[in-house]
Amino acid sequence: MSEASETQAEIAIEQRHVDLVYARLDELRAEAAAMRDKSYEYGREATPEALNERDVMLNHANRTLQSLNAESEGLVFGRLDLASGDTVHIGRLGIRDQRFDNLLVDWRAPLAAPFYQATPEQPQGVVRRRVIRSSRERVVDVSDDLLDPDRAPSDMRVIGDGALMAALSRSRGETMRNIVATIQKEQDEAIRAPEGGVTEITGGPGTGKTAVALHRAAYLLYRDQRRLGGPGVLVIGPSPVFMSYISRVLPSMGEHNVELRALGEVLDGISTGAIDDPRTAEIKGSSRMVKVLRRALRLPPPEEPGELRIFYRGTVLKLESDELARIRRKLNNKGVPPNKNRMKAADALLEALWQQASELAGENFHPDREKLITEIGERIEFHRFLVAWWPALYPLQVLRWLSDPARLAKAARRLLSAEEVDLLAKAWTDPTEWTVADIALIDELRVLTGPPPKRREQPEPDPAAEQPRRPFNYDEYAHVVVDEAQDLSPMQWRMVGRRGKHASWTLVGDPVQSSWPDPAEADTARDEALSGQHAHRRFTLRTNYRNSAEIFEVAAGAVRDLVAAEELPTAVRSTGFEPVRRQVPEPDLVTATGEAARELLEAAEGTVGVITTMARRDEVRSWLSAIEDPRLRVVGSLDAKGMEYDAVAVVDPEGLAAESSTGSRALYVALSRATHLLTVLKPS
Ligand SMILES: Nc1ncnc2c1ncn2[C@@H]1O[C@H](COP(=O)(O)OP(=O)(O)OP(=O)(O)O)[C@@H](O)[C@H]1O
Repeated sequence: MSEASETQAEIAIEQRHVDLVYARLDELRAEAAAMRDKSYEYGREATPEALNERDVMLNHANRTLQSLNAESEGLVFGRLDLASGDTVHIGRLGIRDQRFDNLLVDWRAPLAAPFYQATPEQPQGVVRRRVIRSSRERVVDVSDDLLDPDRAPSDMRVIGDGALMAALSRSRGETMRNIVATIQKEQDEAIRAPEGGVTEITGGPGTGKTAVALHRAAYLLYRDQRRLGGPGVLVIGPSPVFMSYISRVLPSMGEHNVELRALGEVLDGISTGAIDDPRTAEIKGSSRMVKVLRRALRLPPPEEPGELRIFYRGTVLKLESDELARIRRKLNNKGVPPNKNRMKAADALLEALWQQASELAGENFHPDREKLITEIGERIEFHRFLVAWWPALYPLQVLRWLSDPARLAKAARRLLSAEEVDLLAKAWTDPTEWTVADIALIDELRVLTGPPPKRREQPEPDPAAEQPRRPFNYDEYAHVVVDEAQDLSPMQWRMVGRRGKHASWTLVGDPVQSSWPDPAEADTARDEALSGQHAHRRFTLRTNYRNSAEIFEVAAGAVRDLVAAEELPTAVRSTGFEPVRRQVPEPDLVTATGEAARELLEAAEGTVGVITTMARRDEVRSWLSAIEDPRLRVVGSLDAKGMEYDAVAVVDPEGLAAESSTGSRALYVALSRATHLLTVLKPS
């Protein structure tokens, strides 16, 4: 038999099994839909027990339908032929036939572990491992590894030469795909690590950290749906563009109970992708800001009334600014969040008025403490004063007040330099534009101010409207995954730490790609955020699956002087396409960028990224506005974090490094985004 017809014969064998799986899937869908319909009938009997039973049934039916309806592409993707003579098919779900025998084993089940763990040195009872590639419900290819030739039956056919290389050579689409069919052993160990405590996964660009983190989330949910499913899993990533890029991976595996949020979207009710210039971001992210904000809350409000005058039973009672300042200091010293201290503020003012009244008592004036406090405390003028003197504080407004350099300088005394104060005050003058770095400060203020009183004009929730899945600013997640963890500022660690006070954690990152200038400061903040965690396990991924060896050689050149060789991964795939480097006179950069983008769009099947400095991003976008190809993306260096494109043009590499506070590390990130083709345009 020729090689081609051997492959066809094996494809036909797999197709028969895949057909069985899909037929059974249809039956299971029909059963789940019938269960859902039946649960509605239960609900009609409106007794509490019936309603409870209905909810349980409905929930179960909906969950089953949701997982059965996950994208059907690649439902069956693997097969193990065991030394015992048994075969096991592996897929994105577990499916049993009517006799309860396994038709398909979920990739996360212990029975599937050898699919990822077995090697020729330790075959774990596996003779042949097969990856099955399908297009919709049709098997199009199989690819085998023979792990234990000595125990293979003489008629066993071994097809193809490696599913991983085939998967890596394929062009990339708009969004990241799941990698269940080709997870590698070192990745699988991190995915299946125990849940508790902190699991830290490090590795260079393209080593699959993001893919591993997402597959780990799916694995943990599968293993402990009850513990993790309710409070949920939170995945934090660098930018909205990145979150959208990874958004399909978990749903494609049938997992919907995971919340993806970029760092600018962690807080409910406010979301931003805007980024500060590096210097400002550095100040906003520094842990010095905790003290600055604490002090800012102790300052009187900008429109503070200078004195309190009350006419009481023919006598004028007056608290002057010194006395008011003393009362404020005393209240502040209690360390209670100001919004929780409003009653105490009223009491302290009334007490001071009483003190004065008692000193003024004489023949015609006999004040009584209880009466004075009740009477004045009920007066509208007293309330007006209180609202102006000790107003309810809202984080956005507190931050906006700090756009006054004099006010900010007071809060920042001996903490920030005059230049830093100027930069921050300027950054906060625009009343509409909040940045990603501000979100962590707003969250800090949310905690420091305490909850403001509910505004009366707040509309009642509409009972007919779909209720949000979680309460406002929910922070009781059971597991938190932080991607690109090396980039979190100390203030961001504090914000993220609040989201997982009782959670277990998966942190993925690469210190070499860090864009935070003071890693020691960020590490301290991280350790504090995770201080309740005991177990700490580390995994290092060493193989770069994204870049061709030719591209990674150029990328690694950017940081070779800065880091030890063992901190850089090994790229396994060679394509023969050398990166192109062009020196371009600055005036010709517009034309050269257009040319490079067109060439790459022509040569690459998938996406093309043009990566430049944050400062030039809009300018370069305008240069390329005439190109209408939807595969083209123009991004600044920070937006490129975590992203991947088939082909990349890096425009102005030196400018890109110079702009970032971490210099050539930022360039290393940009140069390591391409899978197939790279062009570098250097203005001269
Ligand atoms: N085992 C695998 N099989 C197939 N593709 C893989 C595998 N591991 C990683 N990849 C692919 O390699 C690319 C890089 O993976 P990923 O983005 O997760 O890397 P990363 O370590 O997070 O990179 P970076 O640090 O640069 O953001 C992705 O396209 C991913 O699908």
